[in-house]
Amino acid sequence: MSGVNRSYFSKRVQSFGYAFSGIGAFLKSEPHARIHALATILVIVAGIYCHLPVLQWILLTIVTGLVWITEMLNTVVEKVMDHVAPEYHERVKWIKDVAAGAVLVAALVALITGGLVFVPYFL
Ligand SMILES: Nc1ncnc2c1ncn2[C@@H]1O[C@H](COP(=O)(O)OP(=O)(O)OP(=O)(O)O)[C@@H](O)[C@H]1O
Repeated sequence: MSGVNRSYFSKRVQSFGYAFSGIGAFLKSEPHARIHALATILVIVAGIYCHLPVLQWILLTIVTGLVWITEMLNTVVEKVMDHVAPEYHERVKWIKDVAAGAVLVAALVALITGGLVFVPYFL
């Protein structure tokens, strides 16, 4: 393997390291993240208990991922805005409210999907 390729792969590995440490930082600093982690564990336990078919696991994986991604990006938006514009501003309010709205949409989608998947098993 050439030196160029080696440095390319070592940079990719390093980027994965930064990404994993970002997930760790999110879990460590944000109480919301720990609630999501708990909810995710509960969904996995319930899925195993109900012997869900693969398609339902896929649906739950997608909606759970959607909630994690929107929550992480919403947190990033909040941190960026607090850093660049810590004072009260109507435009900051709009940005933060819309970012929070994205999390709400994802949470509702997850709730509806989770209900449609699990309710028949528990009826
Ligand atoms: N600088 C600001 N200017 C205008 N409105 C703000 C500002 N900071 C916060 N807000 C308002 O307060 C709401 C909550 O913002 P905040 O950054 O505290 O998020 P949060 O959801 O409480 O986050 P966390 O609980 O993670 O701290 C925003 O959605 C927005 O309506």
